[in-house]
Amino acid sequence: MSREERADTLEAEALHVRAGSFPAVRGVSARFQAGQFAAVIGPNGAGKSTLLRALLGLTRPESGEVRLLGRPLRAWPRPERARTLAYLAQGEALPPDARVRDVVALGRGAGAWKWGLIPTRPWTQADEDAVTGALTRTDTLRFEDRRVSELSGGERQRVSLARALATQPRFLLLDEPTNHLDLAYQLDVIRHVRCEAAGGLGVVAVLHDLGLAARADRLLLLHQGRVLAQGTPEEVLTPPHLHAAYGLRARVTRDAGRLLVIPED
Ligand SMILES: Nc1ncnc2c1ncn2[C@@H]1O[C@H](COP(=O)(O)OP(=O)(O)OP(=O)(O)O)[C@@H](O)[C@H]1O
Repeated sequence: MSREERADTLEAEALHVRAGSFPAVRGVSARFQAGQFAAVIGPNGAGKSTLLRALLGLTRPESGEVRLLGRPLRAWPRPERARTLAYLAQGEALPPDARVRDVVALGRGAGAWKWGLIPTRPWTQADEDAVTGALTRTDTLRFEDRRVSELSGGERQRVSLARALATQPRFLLLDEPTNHLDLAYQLDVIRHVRCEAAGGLGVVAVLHDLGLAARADRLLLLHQGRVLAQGTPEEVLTPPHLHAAYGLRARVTRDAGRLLVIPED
């Protein structure tokens, strides 16, 4: 891989990460590419969230390294890192009384000074445009004046996505972004992140639903903290892999070009 290509990657190399005292990630090497939608899958406790937190720099690895755009993550100044890597945490709680546009503006640091999170800085037209762009792309502009408490769970998730996109990151990491959403909203989230990846963003999402994960460009299958398989959905979602990871007998088939995983009782 050339230096130029490597500059568009988020990489884990021989990563070992503890969650508390538990060795949750054990020697994971993976490369995520800008412009691709990657899903991290695996059974409960496989180490997915721990890996995501290490990729974000929220957890320090015991050994191994995370490299963002070819540079070790620990060498990045924190503000620059926060602008390059955006995170949508599992079950993100939004301030209920805040208006949608103000929540999305948090992605640009607006209001964060109130809580002493970052020093204040002048608000610019570029900030305003980034907020409007993120609202537009997530279909939330039409209710930008509504309060968070007036939104459905699916609408709130889109606002969280807009907040993350307003940062204009190179990579967006999402932890179970479709949790607690109905089927239509699950597909809606996936459609939006696919579209962002097609526009050049690197997307890494922890997903439990294998049907949704099959819509990703690349999959990373974890099992007991290790990589069991990685590659295209066709390469990863095979009956032997599913049996090894989930202890599940399943048929994998195609319908209208889509990969379907059908568990057998
Ligand atoms: N603070 C902690 N102390 C001890 N063990 C922990 C801690 N946090 C996580 N673990 C363990 O580390 C392992 C990996 O956890 P992690 O949350 O990364 O898995 P996951 O694949 O995201 O799981 P899930 O799909 O259930 O969310 C699990 O066995 C979990 O019990």
